[in-house]
Amino acid sequence: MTDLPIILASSSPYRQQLLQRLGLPFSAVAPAIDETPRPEEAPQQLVQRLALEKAQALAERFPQHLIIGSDQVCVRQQQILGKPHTHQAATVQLQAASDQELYFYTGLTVLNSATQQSLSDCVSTTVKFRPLSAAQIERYLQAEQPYDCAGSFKAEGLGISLFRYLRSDDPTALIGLPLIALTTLLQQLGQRLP
Ligand SMILES: C[n+]1cn([C@@H]2O[C@H](COP(=O)(O)OP(=O)(O)OP(=O)(O)O)[C@@H](O)[C@H]2O)c2nc(N)[nH]c(=O)c21
Repeated sequence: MTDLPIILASSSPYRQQLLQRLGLPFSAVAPAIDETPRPEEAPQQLVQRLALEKAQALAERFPQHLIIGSDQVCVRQQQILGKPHTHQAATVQLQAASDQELYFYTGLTVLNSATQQSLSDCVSTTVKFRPLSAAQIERYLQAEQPYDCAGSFKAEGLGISLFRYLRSDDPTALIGLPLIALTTLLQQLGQRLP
């Protein structure tokens, strides 16, 4: 058993809310890394690399900790989409998603900064969107303002009304932090859960 203090290497309020569900004390610290994809990098590789880099970015500052990093991208027709940031970009993302299947990849790393041992995983989620009219997209964005969410929706909120179906091994992966995979990695690294 390690029982090292836990750091969530993330600025995402949604990842913080999800991690709270495991009932483990932790501190959230924003990592500063370059998130630019490499040429020819597959989305599954990209999100696992960035999850590891987010954790490694804090390893020197927190040398005796378990550090959790995560990253998510959305893929539509082989194109990687990130967070929209603006109303206009979110409108474009949802217009492009209308009546389409999109794939979300959520990478996860847990790094023991005392031993440098790290474990990673990637959880995929398929979302099929309903046909969305311009008026429906506008009403949805005004209501939920998901501008800091990859894909431009909040699946745990009104965003679910945009979907025809959702397929995943873990519903928390789409929201930003795959808690089933995280529980497995923490246990493999000897972390006791409540
Ligand atoms: C599909 N979706 C994506 N996100 C958020 O979209 C962001 C993906 O972007 P990111 O993986 O680059 O992380 P971010 O830069 O926000 O934080 P970091 O950990 O400091 O790097 C994450 O914050 C996810 O939580 C979502 N957040 C919510 N609440 N609900 C959703 O359905 C949802």
